[in-house]
Amino acid sequence: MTTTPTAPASPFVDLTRAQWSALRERTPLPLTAEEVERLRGLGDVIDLDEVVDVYLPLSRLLNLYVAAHSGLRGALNTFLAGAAAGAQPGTPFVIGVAGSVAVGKSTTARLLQALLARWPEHPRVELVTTDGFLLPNAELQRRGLMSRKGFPESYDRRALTRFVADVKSGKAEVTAPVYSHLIYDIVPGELLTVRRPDILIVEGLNVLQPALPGQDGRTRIGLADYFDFSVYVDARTEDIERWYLGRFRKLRETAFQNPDSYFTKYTRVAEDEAMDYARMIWRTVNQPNLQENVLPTRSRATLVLRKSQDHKVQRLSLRKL
Ligand SMILES: Nc1ncnc2c1ncn2[C@@H]1O[C@H](COP(=O)(O)OP(=O)(O)O)[C@@H](O)[C@H]1O
Ligand SMILES: CC(C)(COP(=O)(O)O)[C@@H](O)C(=O)NCCC(=O)O
Repeated sequence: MTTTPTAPASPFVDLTRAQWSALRERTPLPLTAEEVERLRGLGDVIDLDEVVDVYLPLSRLLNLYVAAHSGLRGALNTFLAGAAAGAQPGTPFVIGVAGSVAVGKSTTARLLQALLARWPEHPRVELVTTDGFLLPNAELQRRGLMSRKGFPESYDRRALTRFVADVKSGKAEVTAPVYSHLIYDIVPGELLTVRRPDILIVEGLNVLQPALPGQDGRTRIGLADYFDFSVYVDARTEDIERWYLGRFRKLRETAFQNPDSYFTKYTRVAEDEAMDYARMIWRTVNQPNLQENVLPTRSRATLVLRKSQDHKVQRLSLRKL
């Protein structure tokens, strides 16, 4: 007797783009093609079809999760009703967005922010990128970490975790430092203030990293422990490298032309030389960081969006509950 091989058990439900897009139901499209264009990152390919097929079902799923989360809060408050502390007010629903440099995380995060803010139940959606918690260049230089920018040790991880913990605790006002790609450094004196949003999106390379053990060897609370949902934006490493190089070439024609740009020197050398530099940065910094630190966190996400070579999401894996 022959037996049909069964797929190995997995904590995820795997869906094709077509299966996923059918789950949109009646979620309306609240963005115009022009608005989508404005949210699109340099080099990313995203259009209304992508928003309708991929992001509207995700917006619907997240709306259901946020509602379920307030239901749970009701359960907690029923339980706490007799306690001295009494019922607790709600705290923001926190979403992490992870993935490699140049995979298009920021477009995903900005689209989610715009779509989620159109739901009347949660209009206040704030977005914070973790680059604000990179150590300033002077400190990276002091620690010999200038060529490790984006690796976990290049961040002030304690301040980043504190920031999300404060937001999640319901603190009225929480501030974060700001990073500029133009000067390639933290902007001195600039702060971003988050005031009790309904939803906080935290986007960055390492947001799903588990916490390092403390000096006493004990496990600490990590950033991801505060997430109510997380998305990992995934693609083949060869595709991401091509997107990184393509974006560098475009930035050389645009942002790098600004004389204040850290990379302006690459507009004054031949394109081949500039691209050799970009390839070197990819091979020695961003690719090793992807392999060693970012990719190993993929299976910690609630949802994995798998892009094909044209940047379109073709497969999705959603964590079972
Ligand atoms: N050197 C740079 N100068 C200006 N903008 C940049 C530079 N590098 C990256 N960016 C922009 O910063 C944003 C974040 O990029 P990145 O961290 O690679 O994440 P992702 O591509 O996954 O969104 C993107 O919108 C990208 O276009
Ligand atoms: C600023 C970044 C580390 C990304 O930071 P994130 O917001 O993911 O924390 C990255 O975009 C970067 O600039 N990496 C350094 C190597 C490079 O120039 O590509």
